[in-house]
Amino acid sequence: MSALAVGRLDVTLLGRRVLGDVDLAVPSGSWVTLVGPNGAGKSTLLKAVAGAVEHAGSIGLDEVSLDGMRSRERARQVAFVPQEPTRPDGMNVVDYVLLGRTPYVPYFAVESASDVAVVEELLDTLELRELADRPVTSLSGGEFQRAVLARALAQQAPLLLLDEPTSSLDLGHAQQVLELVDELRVDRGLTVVSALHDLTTAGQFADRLVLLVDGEVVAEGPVREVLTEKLISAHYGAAVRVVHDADGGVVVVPVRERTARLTKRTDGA
Ligand SMILES: Nc1ncnc2c1ncn2[C@@H]1O[C@H](COP(=O)(O)OP(=O)(O)OP(=O)(O)O)[C@@H](O)[C@H]1O
Repeated sequence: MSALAVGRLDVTLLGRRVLGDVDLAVPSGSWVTLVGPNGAGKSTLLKAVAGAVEHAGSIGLDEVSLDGMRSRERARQVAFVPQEPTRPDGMNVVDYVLLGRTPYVPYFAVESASDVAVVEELLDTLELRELADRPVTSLSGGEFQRAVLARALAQQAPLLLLDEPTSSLDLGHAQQVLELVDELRVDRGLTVVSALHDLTTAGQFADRLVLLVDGEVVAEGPVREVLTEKLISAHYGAAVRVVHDADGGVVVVPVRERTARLTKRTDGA
């Protein structure tokens, strides 16, 4: 199990500060989800932890700086599912998932039988078996998203970063994928940091939520403390009702301001 500690993270892109002084503590084996409106900095934060964007501040895993690591070592520690992964031309699904084993393959060697076994298992788990020989460029959005997750899980890193991992998945596959991640978290002690737009889903799977707005953390804590009508309407400009169900879950329901709409229509008639 590995704990993530981000301290005073600052990112400036094209001369604009998009993350300012962000602190984030993710206990070992827990799941923290970043929420916030478009452009808040969720992806940038995940990319910084993955080592994909220049930043100031510290990023440590079990008190070891990730920034001090070589990329191969970092890839054994951190697996990242980006929001918009590229699809390599001419590569089939099995080879794409095998890329996740690259940090374990010695230089000038090929994948071992155990690397192949890890990939084979993931092809089954993520229902990719029948697509194994298909070029990744030919997959539907949801099929490719499952392949991207398989590639990340093949890395067997203790920290998993997921940027909108279910955006292209239907409801069933979305639940299945998030349940799988949660199972791995419980069984193997994975630490998970994700960014999700669907606030109800975010609340179902995370231990804690972090609300980012304009590159700063404006609220952080257990789901019930962050998913409030007040915070959501203030920072998303959205009209919602927050319902607490009997199991302790939080459901965020968008509502239309019906009275105003009806009045307008009547006026116009
Ligand atoms: N490569 C880049 N160059 C310049 N600005 C960028 C770059 N990448 C992101 N930004 C800007 O940084 C800010 C944060 O973007 P980011 O993608 O992290 O937000 P987000 O919270 O993930 O948004 P979304 O919910 O829309 O995916 C945005 O204003 C965005 O325009």
